[in-house]
Formats: sequence, C-alpha cells, structure tokens
Amino acid sequence: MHLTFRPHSLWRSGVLKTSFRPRFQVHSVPTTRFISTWKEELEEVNYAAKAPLSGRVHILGMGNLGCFFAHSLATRRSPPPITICLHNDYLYQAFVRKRGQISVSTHGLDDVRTGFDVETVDEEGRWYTMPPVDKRPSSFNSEYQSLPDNGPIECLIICTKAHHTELAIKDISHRLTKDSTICLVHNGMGVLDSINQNVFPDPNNRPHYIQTVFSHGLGRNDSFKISHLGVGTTILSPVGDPSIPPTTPEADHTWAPSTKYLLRLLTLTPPLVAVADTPAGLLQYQLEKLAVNCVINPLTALSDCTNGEILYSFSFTRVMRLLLFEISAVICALPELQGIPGIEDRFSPERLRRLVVNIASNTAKNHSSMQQDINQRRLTEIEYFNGWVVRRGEELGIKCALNYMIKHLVAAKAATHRSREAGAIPLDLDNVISTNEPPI
Ligand SMILES: CC(C)(CO)[C@@H](O)C(=O)[O-]
Repeated sequence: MHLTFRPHSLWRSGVLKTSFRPRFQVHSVPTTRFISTWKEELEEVNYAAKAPLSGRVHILGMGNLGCFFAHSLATRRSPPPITICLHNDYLYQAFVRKRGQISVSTHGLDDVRTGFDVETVDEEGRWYTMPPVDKRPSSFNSEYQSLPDNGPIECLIICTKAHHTELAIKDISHRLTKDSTICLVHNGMGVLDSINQNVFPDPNNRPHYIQTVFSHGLGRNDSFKISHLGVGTTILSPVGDPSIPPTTPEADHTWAPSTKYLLRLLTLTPPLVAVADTPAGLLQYQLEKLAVNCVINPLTALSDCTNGEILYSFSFTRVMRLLLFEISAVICALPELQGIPGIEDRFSPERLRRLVVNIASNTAKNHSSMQQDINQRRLTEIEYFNGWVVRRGEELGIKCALNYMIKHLVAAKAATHRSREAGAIPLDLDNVISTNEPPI
C-alpha cells in the first residue's frame, strides 16, 4: 500500500511521549520513505508553494558538528545540493588542500564524501561562490571569482558554538528572509532570544527556526576530518510563535515550506538519527542537557580532568548536588513549562543527578568541550549554561549563588590564562594612582 508522506509522519511513535496532545497524528510510515530522494521531499513541499524552493542547504560553522551534518547529508542515496560557508581564507585553503573532502571515521574506518559547493566571504562581508575544487585557485582572489553571491538562503544549518552563533548569523543576515529556515545546533540556552533581539528584532521579517538537541559523540582528527565516537540522536523541533506557549498545540500549516523541507530532509538522513518533537518536548530535552552541561563542563574545566574523574570524589559529589538543587528549582519554576504534568519529577535534583552520573560514566574518558575550550584558550559557553540558570533564577526570584560562583570561577580561570600568556604584570592596586591625588 502506498501512503503519501505528510509532515505528521515525521512525528514518529516513541518520540511523542509528552503528556499533551501532539500537533500531528502518528501514522505508520512506509519504509520506502526512508530512502526517498531529496527531490521527492522537495516536490511534496513545493506542491502548493507560491515560490518553489531549490532545495539547497547551506551549512555555517565547519567544526565537528558542521562536518557531521554536511557528511551525513552527503551520505544520502541522493544528496541535496549542499553549500558549506567558510568564513575565512585560511579555512578555504585547508578545504582545498583536503581536495574538497569531508571525512568521518567510525570504528577506525574513514568514510570520505565530496561534492560540496563552497562559499567564502571577503573582508567587506560579501559572499562568493567558489569554482569547483579541482578548478579553483589556491587562495581567495576576487578576480577569479564570480560576482558576489548575495542570493537568499533557503535553509541554513548553523553549527557554531553558542557564543559565536549570533555574530555568525549577523554576518549572513542580509541573505536570510522571512521565508528562510535556520536550524540552530549548539549547546546551552538563550541564544535564540539574543538573535531575535539583536539580529531580527522585527517579528514580521524574521526567518523561521528549528532548534535541536544533539547527543552524538564526535571528536576532531584534523580539519574536515572527524570521528563519530558514540551514536546519539538529533532531536529537532520547529520554533513556534513566541507569543504562544510551547505547550499549545499548533497547526501544521503555520510551518514555512523551507521548515517542512529541512525537517523532512534531516529526519530522513540516517546517520543523524534525527527525530522531530514538539516545542515543549524539545525544551525538556534542552533543559536536561543544560543540567548535564552545567555540572560536567565547569567541574571538568576547573579541575582539568576527564568526565569520569568527577565521579570518584566525595567533594565533587557535594558540589554536584548543590548545583543541581538550584538548577532544579529554576527549571521547575519556568513559566514556559507550567501545565506540563510530571515536570517536578523529571527535573527533581535526584533525577538530574542520575542523568549527570550516567552521562559522566558513559563518556568517562572524554574531555568535555569546556575543558578543551579552557585549555585551548577559547571562549567558553559558561554564559549559556550556568549563566543562563543564574539569569532565569534572578527573574524568578531564585538566588543561584553556587551557579553564580561556578560561572565566575570558570571566567576567572580563563582570565588567568589570558593574562599569564599576555605576560601581564599583576596590578598592585595599593599603588595605582587613579586621580591626581598623591598616593595614601
Ligand atoms: C557530554 C558532555 C557534557 C561532556 O562530554 C558534552 O555535552 C560536552 O562536552 O559538552
């Protein structure tokens, strides 16, 4: 029997375990759909569309996540057109040296994919489509390029770290329209609010968004060469109208064609293990991941240890419990979760502790992203983890003194590294003359 694929079939059984009515019925999905071509997916979306989509997907941020998304899409039986956006010449040259290949290694076996289109940006912020990798000059030279390609972007997957996402979107915002869809793949909370506030303040001219919770384990071997260390999932949800609480069932027809297309494409790309969920369902996964990140990341970064090492000390256990008491209190008080039954159990300090312990022991030998960021002198995502808990706590009248302290300890550790490396001379405040008055 042939069943026509409809958006509601994205909502696979097992995902919709949320306690409110799902927006879509769960239908049995014929297995042949899982090997549909991107053109078939596009045709279904374009069927009733006023302006048909081309189906091209742009990916910005070619770290581990960006490589994994680009590679996964390229493994499809019929890959969609994929453009990777490289924001500097250094990255572009590295990609040329790699002969335009992205490689993902699983259990030591490399799978290499090619066929990616590339855009780079010049100092004035103009994006250029580069010639195919075998015909391209070795470095960026606008003489060899076609005219700046300022064409609109239909679907953008943005894989930069939380603290770079707003700036990265700002740089490309002139190419994003109210018909575009941005899929945000980052850790932490609060990024979308600042994008809306600072990049797209007009709600009527804003692109659509898909938010994600990504739990695959990835490691970096080289530029454009990563390892898939542990199979996880990619939970996706379109972001609804912010004035409507996430728990309100919303009609399918409010989704833009680019949102439907991108959701369909990602959920039918096997390596991503992607499932679509409701906004309220996704928010709960985001908050669970936040609780894990608020404990494992700063503790491993401050103590410069692996994830597993925080499990074998009474002192770490005490800190973990105290942090989780505050995190649990803030999450359970969030207005956006009110009305969802079972929140107090799902986000109780004890359940969050078990989650943290599970993840720390499953990734015992790994170094958390924050520990690596601190050691490699990169910005950390602490503002989007414990910083977010503190800010939301303040709004709700819940004091989060321990999360506040942790946030500042991480910031202080990063600052110490920076000043040591800059050879800064510590200030002797007693002898600093800040006015014309003589020293006391
Ligand atoms: C699981 C996790 C907390 C630590 O490896 C990971 O999300 C990270 O590194 O951020």
